[in-house]
Amino acid sequence: MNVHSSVPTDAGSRHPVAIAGLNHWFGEGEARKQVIFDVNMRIEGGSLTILMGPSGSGKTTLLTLAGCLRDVQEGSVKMFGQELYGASERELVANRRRMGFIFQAHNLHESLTATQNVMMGLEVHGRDDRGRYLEASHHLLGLMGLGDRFDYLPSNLSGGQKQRVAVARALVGNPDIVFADEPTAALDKDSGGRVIRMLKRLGAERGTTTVMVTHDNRILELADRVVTLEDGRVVDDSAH
Ligand SMILES: Nc1ncnc2c1ncn2[C@@H]1O[C@H](COP(=O)(O)OP(=O)(O)OP(=O)(O)O)[C@@H](O)[C@H]1O
Repeated sequence: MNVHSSVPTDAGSRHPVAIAGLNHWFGEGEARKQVIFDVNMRIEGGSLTILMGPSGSGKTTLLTLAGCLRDVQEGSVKMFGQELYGASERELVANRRRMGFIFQAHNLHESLTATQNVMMGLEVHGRDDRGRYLEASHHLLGLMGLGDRFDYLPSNLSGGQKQRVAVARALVGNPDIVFADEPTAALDKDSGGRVIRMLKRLGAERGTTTVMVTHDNRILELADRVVTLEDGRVVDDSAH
């Protein structure tokens, strides 16, 4: 069953992400396997939501479906009130501009400096304002404790520093929503705390919404909501 037409329109601002009746499969034929089962979830604007669960429970799959990085096969995912299934490329691009992504594999360009990597986070906005981009990139790197590393190449940065550059890149475009997959895995306690405090601050000051996959127990107490998945199903959903 598909539920696209039966889900009431969401204004999009109160719930930047609204998921209903979501199912997902991987593989073809005999190997076809369902990995997400009837997930329903509305994410409050400005909140920090954590997706938890054992390895293979479907956290990353759910995050990438919610973040428009994977095609919806069955069910409804609305981003800012816009149904992703059947959305035009133009609509998807407009939505992506409102999102920031932080992944465990930080995917920095090795030939670009820290500052240039962060500026890449602004290029998608398509405006040509290098001066402002540079200023914004330096500001974010400073907030991430990298004020003395602007011109370093990734090969001269530690794993934790690279991860913080990736966080700065995700946030520099002032996204409305941030999707993060294990953003603190490579970070020590101080750096991890800095990243989470930054996301919380953006939530409070700008209404930025964060959806994060993590195994990091230190973050749980900072979350507004913790959703636990097991075998592709939501087994616990608790507000903090
Ligand atoms: N591209 C893919 N092709 C086939 N199966 C996949 C693919 N990606 C994920 N899976 C399977 O889907 C299920 C859910 O995977 P997913 O990566 O979403 O889990 P996870 O909870 O994020 O795990 P982890 O904590 O280990 O990252 C697993 O059984 C996994 O093997």
